[in-house]
Amino acid sequence: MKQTVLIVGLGLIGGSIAMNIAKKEEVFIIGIDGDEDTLNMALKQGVIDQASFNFSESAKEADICILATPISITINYLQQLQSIDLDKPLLVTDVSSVKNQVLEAANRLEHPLLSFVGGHPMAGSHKQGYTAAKPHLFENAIYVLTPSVHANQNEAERLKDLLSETNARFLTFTTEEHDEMTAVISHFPHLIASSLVHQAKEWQARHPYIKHLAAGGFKDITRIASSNPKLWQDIFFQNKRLLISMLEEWIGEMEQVKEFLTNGEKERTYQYLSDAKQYRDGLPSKEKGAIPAFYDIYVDIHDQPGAIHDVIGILAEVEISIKNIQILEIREGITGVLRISFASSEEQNISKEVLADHHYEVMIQQ
Ligand SMILES: NC(=O)c1ccc[n+]([C@@H]2O[C@H](COP(=O)([O-])OP(=O)(O)OC[C@H]3O[C@@H](n4cnc5c(N)ncnc54)[C@H](O)[C@@H]3O)[C@@H](O)[C@H]2O)c1
Ligand SMILES: O=C(O)C(=O)C[C@]1(C(=O)O)C=C[C@@H](O)C=C1
Repeated sequence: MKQTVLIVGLGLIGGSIAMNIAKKEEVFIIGIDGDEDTLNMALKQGVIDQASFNFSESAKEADICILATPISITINYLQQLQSIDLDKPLLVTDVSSVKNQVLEAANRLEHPLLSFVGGHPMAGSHKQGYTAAKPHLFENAIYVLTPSVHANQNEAERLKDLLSETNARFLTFTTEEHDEMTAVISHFPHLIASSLVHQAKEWQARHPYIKHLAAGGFKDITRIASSNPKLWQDIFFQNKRLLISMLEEWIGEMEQVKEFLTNGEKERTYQYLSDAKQYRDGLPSKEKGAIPAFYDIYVDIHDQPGAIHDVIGILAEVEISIKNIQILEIREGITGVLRISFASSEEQNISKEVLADHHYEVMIQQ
């Protein structure tokens, strides 16, 4: 039976989800977005079947509703649902990065026809909007579900089925578990990334060349500081309590590191770095959203004209599509490294083989 799915917010996440749901034949997608250009693009590309400007009316038509707006706006839509005069069951989900206030709002819903299962795909980007959306965004990523009091296993299964084309892997957690874990591996790191950028900016006045020296390390660790500040302001305040307590913990830890250096404690400094390396090296690398975000290969190249062109040409010959390419380090006369990202492990493996056949040294980092 054909299901009607309402997607509110067709930006990076909502747009990417819509592109996957649109692959299913038995689904009719209604899209709502505050930005008219976004709606027009999604409609023109056939990602949605109908554009709507009326949430209440569309919610009444829908069987499933996905709220993919900034968190405070998602809460607002949830509150509106209470007063809609539904005449058939509506399963609602969201994609918010922080769950506590969303679930509080969802648990307060008392409409007998409404059920809510929270959702959070653990993959994304520093980019925003529909133009950044892509269907493979969630491939192999963890997709967290946080059921409300108004949901049963059956509803979670319906949601997984609807999102099956994303190729994400679903895990269920309580709101508290979710918010604590994401504070540690997403929200707090974001805060630190922004602080590192501020520090570089402060030093810029003294060293005008600092910008040009920023190489792989600084760029890797601060990429997320380029994200949409409005979205992250929302995330920080939604998870404020945990962020404050983590900041206190971190300041304490930095005080300790400062003492190691002040007191010349080389062994403890080594141990600190070595423990971090061991844990970091043990992170699962095949999960997207974890690290790396794509399927990467590292190719040694020499600083000679046409080197990058040659590598790209070899991959083009076997019709491999490159998702991202980055020069990690290349200095005059010295070997540099090209990081090339693919959307699937199959493309990653083929690329490694085909470049090795052309005598390139290729590595897949575990
Ligand atoms: N960016 C990430 O990496 C990421 C990852 C996972 C989850 N999330 C969550 O996804 C949600 C959306 O984030 P995003 O990155 O897709 O942002 P985005 O800015 O790319 O998209 C948000 C969309 O919502 C639309 N919108 C804003 N206000 C609206 C309103 N009142 N009514 C209808 N549409 C409205 C915008 O026009 C935009 O198209 C957030 O709750 C965020 O926490 C983000
Ligand atoms: O890859 C990125 O740019 C992201 O910031 C994605 C990221 C994260 O890993 O922290 C950001 C927010 C989300 O809620 C989930 C994923």
